Amino acid sequence: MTSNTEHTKAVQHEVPIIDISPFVRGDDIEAQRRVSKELAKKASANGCVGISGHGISADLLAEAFGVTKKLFDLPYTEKMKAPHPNGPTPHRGYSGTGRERGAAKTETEEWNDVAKEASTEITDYKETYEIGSDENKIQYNIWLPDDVFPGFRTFTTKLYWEMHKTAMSILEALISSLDLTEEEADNVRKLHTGYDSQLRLAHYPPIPGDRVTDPRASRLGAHTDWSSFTLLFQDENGGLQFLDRASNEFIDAVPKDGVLYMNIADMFQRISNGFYPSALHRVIIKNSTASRYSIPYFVPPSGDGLIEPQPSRVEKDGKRVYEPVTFNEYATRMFETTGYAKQNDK
Ligand SMILES: O=C(O)CCC(=O)C(=O)O
Ligand SMILES: [Fe+2]
Repeated sequence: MTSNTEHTKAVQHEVPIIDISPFVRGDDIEAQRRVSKELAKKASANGCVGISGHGISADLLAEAFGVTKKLFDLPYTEKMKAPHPNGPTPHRGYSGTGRERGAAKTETEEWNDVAKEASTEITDYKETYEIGSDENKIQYNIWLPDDVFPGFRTFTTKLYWEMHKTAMSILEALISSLDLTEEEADNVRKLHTGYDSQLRLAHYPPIPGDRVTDPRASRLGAHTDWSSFTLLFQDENGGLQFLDRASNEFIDAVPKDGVLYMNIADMFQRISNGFYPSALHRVIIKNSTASRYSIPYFVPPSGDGLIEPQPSRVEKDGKRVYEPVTFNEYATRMFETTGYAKQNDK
């Protein structure tokens, strides 16, 4: 297998869907092998795949979207009782619309002119609430006082750890798909303990009339995620799109019952020596009068762990595509690029 930068890939017109249940159940080794082969084939094209059989129940998901809506329905002054700080750390708590510009990072990358054009001057329009594990003392949680939203902390903590379980099943499938040695597989597992992940509740409000006609208006500009990989649930409004690298066109991640979308992010691109590309994605406006909600779960490696192409992959590819880096170094660089504006809007 050659590195990602060298293979020619067939055009994908839609995001492929894979049933991951053999890894969630952890029983049938033959079925797991089949799934990991399918994953290698389908997700190596664009770094994205829809996943069914992920183990998150429909009831839990319905409650998660109910809680998300209730959170963002609170008055701004109440949400601001858990404000995200005016700096990158901890990346936790509530951020009002207009604070983050994911696409700012894309504009600095040279590799893809179409993506660059798609992201230039795009302004995001969303509000978010970030949640981590209470064990993480650097990225410590910023909770709303319990009387502002009784039960919010308990529920979102449960959701965080349920999504972690799914994330670990997906990590096993990714590890298996790369054919790593046992030692490499263990190293990659140890980088993902669960304490560093980030659950995001996101609300994309209806777009005000004067913005709808602005060609630069978007819900979220094109970007890649920084972590290892991301799981994402979205509501029925849709709008999430991934770049198909063969055609240079964005394809819809169509909302489907029982399907989450998984995308490879910058760290796993490096770990896999580019076999899995970090997926370029964005959220376009499908229905400007509707609120859109989504729930991404970012799975970064531990901040000081060494992120490097795994030696067996380098050997197969005949060259090492990426230099070693720690996630902390990388994230610092990224925050310098995207900036983090002060809270000043509603
Ligand atoms: O809301 C979505 O569908 C995408 C969110 C996303 O890409 C992000 O938060 O990084
Ligand atoms: Fe993203």
